[in-house]
Amino acid sequence: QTFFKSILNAAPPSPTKRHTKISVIGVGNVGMAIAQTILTQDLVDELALVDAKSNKLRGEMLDLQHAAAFLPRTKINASIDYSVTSGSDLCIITAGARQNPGESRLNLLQRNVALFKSIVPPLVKYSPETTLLVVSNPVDVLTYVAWKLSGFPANRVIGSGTNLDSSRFRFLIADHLDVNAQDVQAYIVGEHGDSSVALWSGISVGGVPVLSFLERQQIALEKETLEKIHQEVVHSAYEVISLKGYTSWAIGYSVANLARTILRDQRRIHPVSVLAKGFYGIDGGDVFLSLPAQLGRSGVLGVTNVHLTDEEIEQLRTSANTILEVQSQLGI
Ligand SMILES: NC(=O)c1ccc[n+]([C@@H]2O[C@H](COP(=O)([O-])OP(=O)(O)OC[C@H]3O[C@@H](n4cnc5c(N)ncnc54)[C@H](O)[C@@H]3O)[C@@H](O)[C@H]2O)c1
Ligand SMILES: O=C1N[C@](c2ccsc2)(c2cccc(Nc3ccc(F)cc3)n2)CC(O)=C1Sc1ccccc1Cl
Repeated sequence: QTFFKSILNAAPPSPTKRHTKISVIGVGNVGMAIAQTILTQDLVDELALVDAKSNKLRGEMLDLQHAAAFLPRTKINASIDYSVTSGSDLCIITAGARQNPGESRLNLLQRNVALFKSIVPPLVKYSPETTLLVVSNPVDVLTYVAWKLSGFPANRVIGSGTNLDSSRFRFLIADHLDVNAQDVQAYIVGEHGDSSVALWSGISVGGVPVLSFLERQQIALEKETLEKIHQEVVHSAYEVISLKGYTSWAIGYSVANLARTILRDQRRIHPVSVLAKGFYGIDGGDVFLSLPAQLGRSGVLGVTNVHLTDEEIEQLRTSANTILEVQSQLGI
């Protein structure tokens, strides 16, 4: 006798419900925070995990599976064999070597490029129609590396870029103004990390440009206050690292938010790392930088032509030239 009497002639599953699948490569602090958020938010039918450490991989898979009683039903697989990623709609790459004490960023980059040469080709082999979402650092250069190694059109290779920078920026502005961060629209663009560019003109609260909002609320928020908030975005990254040794929750939620927009074809605009050649006079070569981009099931649907001041454009071009110089030494 089966455990329960099956319903004879049960209707087949709805043909219109398309099976969705995400693969996460790298099950470290970042990869597992992303995986956990994807499960909690019921974003996919299937989640595949890949890492180089098989014991850690199996341990993380089992630990997630044991939460099944509290989560929407999602098939969770894990393997060091990339065939487990077959048919992925989205492949999120968080695999990366840790920066050794005193190691130069270029040396770290060269180690991560070597990793990508072993990661990207099998992902492409098993999911030729997937979109690649790169999180590993240095994220703008590694997104370029993933694009070159994949042979994909640029719309299907995205870097998380300044998505985390912008979410920290929104939190800090919201905290300063005592409003909900979901009602704060604010973009940081350009190079992820220390050299990012905050777009002051684009900051709005509930659709009201921040400057006029402040006049109505009689809150003084001069330019230097905004600059201090941008500096705090950078400082807070170092503070979190000094306090807990890594970052996970904010990057986990911000990348899962990108996955939701892509998988559900939301056509929302996010600050992410895209092929920026041709925008704002960036024409020295193929370089990925963050710009507000519309995302959907096919990846990047378009890049907004947001107004930038001459100073902001100059900062983008400087970042582009720095990145192009680093890329020229990679031999890719
Ligand atoms: N873009 C951003 O905003 C942002 C924010 C935070 C962290 N990061 C970056 O994300 C990356 C991961 O950070 P983390 O804290 O999770 O690091 P971590 O060391 O905890 O995890 C990295 C994982 O990658 C795995 N790995 C290494 N080589 C591999 C390979 N060849 N194939 C598959 N997996 C492999 C390791 O086994 C490890 O589990 C780092 O590069 C970090 O700088 C980026
Ligand atoms: O929140 C972080 N944590 C990291 C981190 C996570 C685990 S170990 C280090 C971080 C924190 C601080 C600095 C820093 N620098 C860095 C630059 C290039 C690399 F290739 C690797 C690391 N990285 C990785 C990272 O990119 C972030 S966001 C971040 C970093 C610096 C400035 C502004 C922001 Cl919004």
